[in-house]
Amino acid sequence: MRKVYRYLEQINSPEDLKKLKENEVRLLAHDIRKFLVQSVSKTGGHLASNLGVVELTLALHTIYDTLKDKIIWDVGHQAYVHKILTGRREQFKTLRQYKGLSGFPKRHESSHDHFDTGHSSTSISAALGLASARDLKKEKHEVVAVIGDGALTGGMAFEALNHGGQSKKNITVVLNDNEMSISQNVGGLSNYLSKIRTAPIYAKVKDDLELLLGNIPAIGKSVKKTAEKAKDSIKYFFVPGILFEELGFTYIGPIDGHDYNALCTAIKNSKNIKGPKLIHVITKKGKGYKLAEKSPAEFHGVSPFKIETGKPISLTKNLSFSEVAGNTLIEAAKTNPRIVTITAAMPSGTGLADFAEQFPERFFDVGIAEQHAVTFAAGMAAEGYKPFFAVYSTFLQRAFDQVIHDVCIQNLPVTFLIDRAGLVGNDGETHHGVFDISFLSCIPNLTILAAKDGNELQAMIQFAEKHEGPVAIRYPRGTTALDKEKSILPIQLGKGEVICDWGKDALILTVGNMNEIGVALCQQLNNKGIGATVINPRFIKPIDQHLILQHAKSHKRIYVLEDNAKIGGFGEQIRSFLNEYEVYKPVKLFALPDAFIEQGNVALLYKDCKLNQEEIFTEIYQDFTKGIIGKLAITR
Ligand SMILES: Cc1ncc(C[n+]2csc(CCOP(=O)(O)OP(=O)(O)O)c2C)c(N)n1
Ligand SMILES: CC(=O)[C@@H](O)[C@H](O)COP(=O)(O)O
Ligand SMILES: [Mg+2]
Repeated sequence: MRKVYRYLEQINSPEDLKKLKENEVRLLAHDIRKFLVQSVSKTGGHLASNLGVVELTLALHTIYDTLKDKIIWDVGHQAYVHKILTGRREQFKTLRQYKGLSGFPKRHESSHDHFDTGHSSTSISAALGLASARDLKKEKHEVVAVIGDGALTGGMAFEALNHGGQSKKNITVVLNDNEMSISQNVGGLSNYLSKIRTAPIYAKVKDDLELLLGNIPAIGKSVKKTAEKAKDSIKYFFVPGILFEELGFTYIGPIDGHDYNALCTAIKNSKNIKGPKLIHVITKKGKGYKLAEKSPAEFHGVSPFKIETGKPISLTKNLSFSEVAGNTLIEAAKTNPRIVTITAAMPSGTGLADFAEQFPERFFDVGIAEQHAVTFAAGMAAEGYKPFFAVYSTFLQRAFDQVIHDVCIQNLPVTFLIDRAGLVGNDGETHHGVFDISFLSCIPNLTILAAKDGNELQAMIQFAEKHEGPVAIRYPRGTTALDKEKSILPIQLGKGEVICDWGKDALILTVGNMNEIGVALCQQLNNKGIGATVINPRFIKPIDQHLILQHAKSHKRIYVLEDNAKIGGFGEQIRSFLNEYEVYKPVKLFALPDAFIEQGNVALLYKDCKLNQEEIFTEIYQDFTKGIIGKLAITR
């Protein structure tokens, strides 16, 4: 049988790579790209970033022994090639699926993975930690952080560079510069890198200078000092990477990231340099797949697609919650000049891309810098603006202190549009948005809402526009019905709504999009003779005390459904609230367990967590029938 991937099929471990000749490595790179496109087109995943790092990963694996040497992949979305080379190619059929191969490095998955990632800008800090431990243990191995130009815009990366340069630890930072974050990269550092890229001649000037100084043989001490000084001043004008040099890193580059030989040479040479060094590598995101090269942002993270057209296999007509948020803000901004929007490097994901086009001066992409984004928003709010910071729930975790210290203590009218709340699916434990209710509910002054659908999200954004203090609105990943004909009454502070009122047995409180399950349960229970009322509380904080108290008193049992961790979630707040008011009714919480939830299809994950309609129905039904069944058993 003809081999589909002639060279790739010879690679079962990085050792096999080392046996290949130079031209065979080039053919292997071609095979890998073909495999990536074929495989990710079926499973979905992060495509463009991986296509860009094929030669770089091959070179890293040629020079380092990753069972011993430790490579940390920043974000980790670009580690597919590393996984392919380290014996995981066969598992790509299961990429990002339930119980399948993770889309990020995982220590439990392979001894070639040395640090778990998923959130951006952690790699240099982790590398420094690993290197410091190595030195204390007197071990000998290399520690390497591979970080993208986007990830380098994150505060943690700067903090680590600051520490790393001074620590003089032997670490290598490989800066993979493709001029892209998910979208076009932004910021001063990005401009600086672009200057280096466009002036490669500088590299030669630096080499020549050093050669010249090295070659002056019997140079007197003072002459040498003066020459060194001159070199230093000239360096400011000519030497690329002076910023990194001044921070204490030896700068190597820029290197063509698709030239395997040049990469191997640079990495090999860097091993002979003591202390922290940074290898600046220039790559093309999406390399080798024309459509991805042309639109790298579209192919950053993809669902299954047709290779010929690049179009997703399943198309939906519905808008995503993110799009509803973005469109609502566009409408609001037309009449309210105080509205500004902010993203931390996620203009498309958060639905702000169109806003950015229509109001470029009132849109701010601050880079992967969630902490900065929050305080930046606070600054604008202090000057009378109405900032909306759209951010994934999981990434807002980064900015907990800024939400408290810079926004809420000053009661500033910043709105957090918390996208991707609840389980997100294939990205797994690093990306599920299941802690926001817990970590935000304890913050004074913050009003928190959860939207059940697109119409409600619209109304909530309109509420936030008028509200005087800080607001957080959470909504899930995915699409939503948006009924243009339906207009809901303006949302009132702290007021929930009764969705269906079919009896006084079960009171079901549903957070956000759990409402859909609540309504279905109401019907299902009714069919079995159990009368239920469903309340959409709308506000996680302040809770609608009157509505909830009144219904809790009149119902036999209370149930809370939420796609947040049980600990610190809405259900626990309801329990303690009812307790305070001496309503001693059974309150059962259907929420996420005290565990990190793995990756997989969202429906499957909710089922696993017993947070799907079937499981919840069975439990509620049993609550109401176990007494009866018990009695029947006794009578018999
Ligand atoms: C804290 C945090 N914010 C946002 C993201 C979402 N995110 C994932 S990859 C990425 C862009 C990374 O760009 P870069 O590091 O240059 O890698 P490239 O994809 O270009 O290879 C972003 C914004 C994240 N993973 N972590
Ligand atoms: C790696 C990363 O953090 C992002 O690329 C993330 O996977 C995007 O998720 P969405 O697909 O939900 O936008
Ligand atoms: Mg990049």
